[in-house]
Amino acid sequence: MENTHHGESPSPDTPAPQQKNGKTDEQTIALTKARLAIDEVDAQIVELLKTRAQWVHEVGRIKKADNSPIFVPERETALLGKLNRLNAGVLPESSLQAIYREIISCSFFLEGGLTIAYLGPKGTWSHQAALKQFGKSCELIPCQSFKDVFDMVDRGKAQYGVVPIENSSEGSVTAVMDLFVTSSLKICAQINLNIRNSLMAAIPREHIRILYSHPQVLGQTRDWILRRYPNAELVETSSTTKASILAKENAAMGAASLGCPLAAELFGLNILEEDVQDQACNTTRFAVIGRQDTRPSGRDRTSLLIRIQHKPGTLAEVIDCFQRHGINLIRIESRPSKAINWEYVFHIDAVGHALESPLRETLEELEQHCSMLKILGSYADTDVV
Ligand SMILES: O=C(O)C(=O)C[C@]1(C(=O)O)C=C[C@@H](O)C=C1
Repeated sequence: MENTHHGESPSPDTPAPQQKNGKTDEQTIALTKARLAIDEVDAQIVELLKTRAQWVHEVGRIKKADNSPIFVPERETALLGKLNRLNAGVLPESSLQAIYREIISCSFFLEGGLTIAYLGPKGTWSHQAALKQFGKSCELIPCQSFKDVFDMVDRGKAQYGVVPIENSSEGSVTAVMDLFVTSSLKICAQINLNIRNSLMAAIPREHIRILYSHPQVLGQTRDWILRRYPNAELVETSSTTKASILAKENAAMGAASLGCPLAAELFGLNILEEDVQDQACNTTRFAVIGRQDTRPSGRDRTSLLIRIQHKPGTLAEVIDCFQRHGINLIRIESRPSKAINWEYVFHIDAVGHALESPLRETLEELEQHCSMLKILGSYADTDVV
């Protein structure tokens, strides 16, 4: 150190001697000390992570013996809940969760690895949701359609798939809901993702004539489009990433895209405006689909698919069944059965786990009123940030 100042603080009227980097000797010493302490803590963290990895290996070995799944959502819900309580709000909850998501992602790798299918290409909101749930140590496979995501899991090419079910402003993703009618796959977990769409283009905003996006995002930004680009041609694409590819290719025609800002980086576009969605807390609920049943977490939701007879009062009997058992219905939607014209199936989400009272008894009773009752899955209804 060049400066000869030792120990005592300078009096208020004597300016503290400054070093070249703009810090006093005391500040430099304090900074060095703090960084040494951080180094020490980091060394301990790595040692603890190594010990954790040994235990994860052990868990993996036990699971392999009875062929039980690597991904155990209910255990993760319990673990993350416990960590939040230990943290007591000191670290931002979302930061702690993101750190642990990557630690758990590393566990998947240590236990043999996971393959996850999602609607691609890279850079879609489904890609973001898959990363949020499964982290960077899993193999993520982009698919061309929601049907392909279901097929990949069905054929065992991926252990899990990530598909959007509903958006807080646009409602259900009907193409996905309809796939559940014929599929035997289960909903094992849900992912809530805050959807913050951006306007992206390779041209200045005043040259924009065409807006590309997925129909869901065009719906989420409807009012914004009417205000800002009332005369633009709106073109629907199979994904938001495809929209950004087309915005780049057709820049000379005045093309821009709406969607996940990650696409701008991937395809050389500029982000012209952020947060263009009409609803500030625009959120999409994604489902993790797979073959396993998830055990109760204490805060569960159950998704059901029912078909009822065309008789007066049948739907009222179904609703009454939930009411008598004191079960809160979160969502009820009808969709064409696609088997017979004007016949419908109902998608119902209820609070509780199918294996636990009072939902267990409700479902037993409900069977008498339905010509078909399919439990799509019981899973933690946590709003993981
Ligand atoms: O407890 C398990 O079953 C594990 O495999 C460990 C672990 C973890 O890293 O904590 C990893 C994956 C599971 O989804 C849940 C927890």
